[in-house]
Amino acid sequence: MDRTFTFTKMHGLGNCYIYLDGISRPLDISSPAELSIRVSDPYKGIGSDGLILILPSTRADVRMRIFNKDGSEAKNCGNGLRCVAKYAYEHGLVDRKRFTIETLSGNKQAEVHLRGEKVDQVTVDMGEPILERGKIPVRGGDPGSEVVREPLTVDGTEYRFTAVSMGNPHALFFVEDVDKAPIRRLGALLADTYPLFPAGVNVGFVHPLSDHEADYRVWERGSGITQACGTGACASVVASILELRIAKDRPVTVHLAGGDLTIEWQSVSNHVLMTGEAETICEGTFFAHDPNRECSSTV
Ligand SMILES: N[C@H](CCC[C@H](N)C(=O)O)C(=O)O
Repeated sequence: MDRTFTFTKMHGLGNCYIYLDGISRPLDISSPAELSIRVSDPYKGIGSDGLILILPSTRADVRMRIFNKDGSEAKNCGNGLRCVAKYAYEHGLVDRKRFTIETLSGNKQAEVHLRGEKVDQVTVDMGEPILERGKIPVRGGDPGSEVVREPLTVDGTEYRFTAVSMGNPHALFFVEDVDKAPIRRLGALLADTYPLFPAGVNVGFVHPLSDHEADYRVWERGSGITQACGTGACASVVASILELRIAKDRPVTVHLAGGDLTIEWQSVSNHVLMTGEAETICEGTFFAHDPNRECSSTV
């Protein structure tokens, strides 16, 4: 039987997802992973970096579940959080500008900033970065140690990376020019099945431009190269501070392919704040044809 889903396509700096509202109406989805693969397909689906479900929560005001293009579920998504916050406020799912969003990596505090009646920018408290090797996770070594400028040799070339989790794992490589970084080579190799990263890893390339500005590009676990990655932008600032390239407690402008985010790692709370845009692209109805349906044939 064909199913239909009312969807909203949104993006944060070009990192776009298909959003299904499971608060305004119940969702009957047997496999969100399978649906993410289908809606993400640019030819047979809608085209996106994945699927995000907006759901009721008993722990926060709303709940976000995020699935990558390959159907894998992630524990956090910065661009997704900003868009969920925009959707929730504009659709009356919440009745105030500051509220909480439940994720698999805990509750995140969001604050929407309006332009007229619409949400223009959103600030999300992304919580504390996770720096312990065993929790990121990165295999080998002392599980309680940090992973800062660790050597990694690939096909005879030595690289160095710093690893940070924002609820999801990131490996950050510092380069002199993000447009010349080996994003396809290292991204394809490391992101999903490389033994060093037992849960996979989002592969980021950072070029610090000053003590308050950096370029960043990313190959995402489960989705490949995207226009932007909010958790990755947070991780890039944390890694820059761990590598003593910039200081804490000051807003850093991170330039991603799709636009800019403002990130700040605050000493007092040890939390990372992220501020940036969230945009609605379109709304529509997705016809999820049953892949097992009998093809009708007339003779
Ligand atoms: N691919 C990521 C999830 C999406 C994160 C990204 N789109 C963001 O905005 O943070 C992972 O598997 O951890």
